[in-house]
Amino acid sequence: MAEIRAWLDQAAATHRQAAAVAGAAGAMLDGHSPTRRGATDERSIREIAERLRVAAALLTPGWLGAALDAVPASTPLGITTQPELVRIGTAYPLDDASFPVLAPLGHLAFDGDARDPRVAGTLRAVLLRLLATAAPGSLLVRAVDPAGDRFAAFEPLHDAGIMPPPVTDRPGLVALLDEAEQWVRAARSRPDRTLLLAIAAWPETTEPADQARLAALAQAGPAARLHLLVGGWPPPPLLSDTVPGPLAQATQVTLHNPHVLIGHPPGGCYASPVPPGQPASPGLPAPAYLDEAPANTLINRVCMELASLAVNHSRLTLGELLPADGLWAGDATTGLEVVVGRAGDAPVRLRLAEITPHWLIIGRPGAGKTALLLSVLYGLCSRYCPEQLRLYLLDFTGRGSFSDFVPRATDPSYLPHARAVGISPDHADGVGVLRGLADELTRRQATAPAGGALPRVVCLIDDLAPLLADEEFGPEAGQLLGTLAQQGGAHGIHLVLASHTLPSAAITSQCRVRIALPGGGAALDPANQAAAALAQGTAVVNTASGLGGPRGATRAHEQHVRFPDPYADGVALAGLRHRLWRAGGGPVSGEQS
Ligand SMILES: Nc1ncnc2c1ncn2[C@@H]1O[C@H](COP(=O)(O)OP(=O)(O)OP(=O)(O)O)[C@@H](O)[C@H]1O
Repeated sequence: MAEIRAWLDQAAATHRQAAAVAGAAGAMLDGHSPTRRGATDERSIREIAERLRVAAALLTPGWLGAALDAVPASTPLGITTQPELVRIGTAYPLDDASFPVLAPLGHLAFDGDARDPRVAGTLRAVLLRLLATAAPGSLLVRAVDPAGDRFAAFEPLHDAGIMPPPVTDRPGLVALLDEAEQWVRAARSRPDRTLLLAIAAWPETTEPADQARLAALAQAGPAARLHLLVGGWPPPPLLSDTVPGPLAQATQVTLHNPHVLIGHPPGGCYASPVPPGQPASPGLPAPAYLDEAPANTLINRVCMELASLAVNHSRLTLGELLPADGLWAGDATTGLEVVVGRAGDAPVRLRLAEITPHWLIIGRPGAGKTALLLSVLYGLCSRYCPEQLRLYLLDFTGRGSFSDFVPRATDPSYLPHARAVGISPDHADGVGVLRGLADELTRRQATAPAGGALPRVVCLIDDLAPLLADEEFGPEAGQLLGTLAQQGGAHGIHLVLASHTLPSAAITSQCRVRIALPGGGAALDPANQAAAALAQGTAVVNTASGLGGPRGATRAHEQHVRFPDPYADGVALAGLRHRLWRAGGGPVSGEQS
């Protein structure tokens, strides 16, 4: 009994260290009557197990410790940014006495991998607990799963920027180790976010060097808010010549049949000191059973809610990107500049100027190309007056992307900067506008010095692919756009091209600014995977023609940005349009907008 008393004291001490709320548990255990100390009867064990249950409920509230087969639907999501403990199973000091087993974060290592359903189940349970507890935007998950389907129920998180699809092979594992090392190096720059790396099993060709990197990450991890859940640690001898030691700062779970042994938690010990020469206790002196996998329907429901919370949390409004110094305060002499979104909280500005004369935006249908074009368009028109900026808006989507910019019976406003607004996807008209721009280029080349004080011309095209695919007009459009791309920048003529496929090199080679939306990885160099698994409303903005960079290096030319959905606030958008219209001379006097 003295041993059980000792490990209870140790458990309480570990909890006290690990959790800010441990005072409650400590007080309860301290309140255990001294006259009962040393009691060996089962009643006392039951009583202590009951006290541990109460302590666990305090230390792991809500999703962190609830029985997952019976969590009330009202249990709130996203309550904290940094949980210290998570429930992993249940210990049975007696057949009919039990208490929850909590593991500190830390890391968690299982000596078997996720081929053992108990490991797969607990990994899913712990992932769900931590995801459901984390405040929106505070937890990112990366997973390795050679089988490919063990985290399938978490799929709603893929597009929400929380958890991309798990990697299944060694190159994927290596990329995640790179990312985790980068995370540790940059830890100080984001003290409020945590990265969780879950390894269900080692991919087949994993090398000992990869495992050595993981061991180093385990050492550095918790201080940098990196936590590891590792199935298959220590790795099987076949994978490694020298068997790696225990994973630093991890609670080690050893699989027996049918129970498991919970190793001593990092920095703590469940047993009283043993006299020299006697074997040290291997861990919690009670058989434990790991938590079973939560139902897929539960995981799915929670993940869908988390995805929508994340999208709402990171939602930007167009107003947040517009210039604060009033309408038309910009000077376009050396180029145009516009805020396209935010990276973290920092505004991301892009230029249409000599070094970055044209932009290319690629994204799958529905990725947000029109939304991004509209916020660029409103940004430009708010910053520069019509004397400095002329716009040509061409729309081949068939959905009237720019139809708000021409006067209608219900709304007579128009955009004072616009020289042409294509409202039907007429390819002949589109080519006509491009011919006009090519003529303008020729005139500028003949009469104006490069860069001069002529108004900047910006041609926005949404979506370029149908025009280029047109048998009759595509070739000429391609040739005109190629000329404008090659020569226009030096004469103040700029292209902002959105497409769902990559246009020809003649057009794209001059587009140094590449913006990849979801499904738009083609905007980047084939070796640059930065755009994999982008969430709606986010983009990778690259100002070096899509090139990546050395692995792990900070890429100053590439940023992950959030951009607004202008459709989300039609009233504000109409207000801004009318402001621009009024500033540009309309409505005619006496008319109200
Ligand atoms: N920043 C954003 N955040 C959240 N939702 C967005 C964002 N931008 C666009 N959306 C939504 O995504 C949907 C598609 O947007 P949009 O029409 O701009 O895509 P698209 O790429 O132009 O599509 P298509 O190729 O079909 O023309 C819209 O319902 C829009 O409201």
